[in-house]
Amino acid sequence: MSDFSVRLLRSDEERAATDLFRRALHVKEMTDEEWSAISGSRQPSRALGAFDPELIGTARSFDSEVTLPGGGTTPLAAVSLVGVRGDRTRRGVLTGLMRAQFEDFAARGVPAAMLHASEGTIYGRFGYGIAARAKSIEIDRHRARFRPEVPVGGEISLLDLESTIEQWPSLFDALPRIRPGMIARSPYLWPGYEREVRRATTPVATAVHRGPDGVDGYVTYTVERAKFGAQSELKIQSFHHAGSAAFAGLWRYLLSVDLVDRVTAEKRPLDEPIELLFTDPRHVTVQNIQDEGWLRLVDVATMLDARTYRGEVVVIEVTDPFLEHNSGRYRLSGDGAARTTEPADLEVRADTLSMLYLGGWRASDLAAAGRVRATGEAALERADLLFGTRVNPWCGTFF
Ligand SMILES: CC(=O)SCCNC(=O)CCNC(=O)[C@H](O)C(C)(C)COP(=O)(O)OP(=O)(O)OC[C@H]1O[C@@H](n2cnc3c(N)ncnc32)[C@H](O)[C@@H]1OP(=O)(O)O
Repeated sequence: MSDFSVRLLRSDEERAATDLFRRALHVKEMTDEEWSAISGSRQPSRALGAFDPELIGTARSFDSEVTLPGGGTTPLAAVSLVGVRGDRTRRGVLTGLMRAQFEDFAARGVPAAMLHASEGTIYGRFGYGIAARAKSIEIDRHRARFRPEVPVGGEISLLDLESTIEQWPSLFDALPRIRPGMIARSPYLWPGYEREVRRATTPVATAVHRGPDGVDGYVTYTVERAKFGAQSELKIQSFHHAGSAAFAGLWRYLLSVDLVDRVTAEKRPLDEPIELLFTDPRHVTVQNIQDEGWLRLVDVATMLDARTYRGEVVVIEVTDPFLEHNSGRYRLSGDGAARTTEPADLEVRADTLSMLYLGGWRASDLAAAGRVRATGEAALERADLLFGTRVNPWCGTFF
């Protein structure tokens, strides 16, 4: 490990840190205008810098909260803008930043952290695991026909770009976060989203769905066509809803938009039944499945006790090389979770526990891949039921 120290950045150092992050991702530095456009996007006292004595690395977070299996919520640190200067990589700088971040989260009583990873090999060693995955889909709009039993949905009204920007926070906040892994949107996130939609080269529209009790869903999209006569694509930017009427009503609207050949959506929940809306499910193709939310249980005991479980008792032995105090045995049941000395049914590392935690993977599948060790099939069957959730986890917010 090279000689460097990690500390909180002063506000006058944050632009240099943002530029460092952007260069690390091969993105141009911000102009003065771009920097001032996102001045509201930085939560004070959440950006770390590594110095040797020059600034050589950075990592940031936002305060949020996450929905857990069972419907409860817990504070969460949403980690982003992680980067190390190109001439200082592979010397332990990220490791130092991760350690300092976890110490800060623990000191503030934040038991979990989440991030979206630029590469799949970086964060497992720090105890992050793929807790939520997502699919990107494409619909052949000319051939897709709704099945007759699909709900007709409620009323749709359209917002233009300015109204979208103005109403986005209240639209999102008013909807229930219906899946484990969904997070509250910090006010610091909206300026970045605004910047993104303002850069769109075609009109941005939001369709708002109203059911009997008021607004219960919205979808923001653009329609892009390379040139006159070329295929045009309706691209969904964000789609949130509170239930099946809004889900079906918004899809009905999207498929009714004129001058569109295909409809695409990225990072949708894995089990969202879009293809089941249509007479021929093959008119919806899954383009890819990707990791979405990477979760870290910073305080394993607190997090294990915060979610609900189904079925019989399972004792797990957790090994957490990066945050040693989490290592140990935990007894999980419908009554909650507590440390125990009973013999373990399963052995997992901290990153694999993160994968199990929101119900995104079955223990038996993780065991097949060698990531879970179990005393036998019966223990795995109990663990599958215990961690299982009614719907798949999904973060649904990019940060
Ligand atoms: C949430 C987000 O913001 S995601 C964005 C992350 N940032 C980027 O992708 C920008 C480009 N990359 C970078 O800035 C850096 O390479 C980082 C931040 C990914 C890694 O920083 P480093 O300081 O090099 O990491 P560090 O030296 O602490 O590495 C620790 C270990 O992880 C390994 N590692 C780190 N990054 C990678 C990687 N991208 N691929 C494979 N292994 C990696 C190292 O080899 C090292 O392994 P070891 O302990 O066995 O020796």
